[in-house]
Amino acid sequence: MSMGGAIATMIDTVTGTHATFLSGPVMTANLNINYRRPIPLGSTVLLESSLEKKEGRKTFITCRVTSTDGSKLHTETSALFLSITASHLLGG
Ligand SMILES: CCCCC/C=C\C/C=C\C/C=C\C/C=C\CCCC(=O)SCCNC(=O)CCNC(=O)[C@H](O)C(C)(C)COP(=O)(O)OP(=O)(O)OC[C@H]1O[C@@H](n2cnc3c(N)ncnc32)[C@H](O)[C@@H]1OP(=O)(O)O
Repeated sequence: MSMGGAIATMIDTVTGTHATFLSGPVMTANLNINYRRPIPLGSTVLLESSLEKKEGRKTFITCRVTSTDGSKLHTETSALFLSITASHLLGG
């Protein structure tokens, strides 16, 4: 089985890239993952990231991890990204 943290990294990377594409520089403020079915080691999965809404500096993204044919739902996620200035990203 794949570790929950490894799955979270995959989701954070995909949704973070999506949010960056939509909103520019962002940081993950909240990542809420429901693990529904285990992911067998070595399997290939599909990550589908969707914009839920944008409100000011907030970008809300949802993400589903499924089997490649979409028949088995592994995880459901809602994530919040906050737009930041470049200096915040560098610790300023
Ligand atoms: C780290 C460098 C990464 C570089 C990556 C480079 C390449 C990687 C390649 C591919 C990946 C591509 C893209 C990846 C893109 C993004 C990934 C993100 C980087 C991270 O993964 S980084 C690690 C985890 N991340 C943190 O380490 C964040 C720690 N944190 C903070 O730095 C602050 O917390 C911050 C900036 C998040 C907000 O701080 P802030 O001062 O700017 O804003 P403030 O607190 O005033 O909140 C304003 C409004 O948001 C609401 N709000 C805030 N937080 C909320 C929460 N958690 N839940 C619900 N609402 C929340 C407030 O309630 C208020 O709402 P309202 O305005 O309505 O009152």
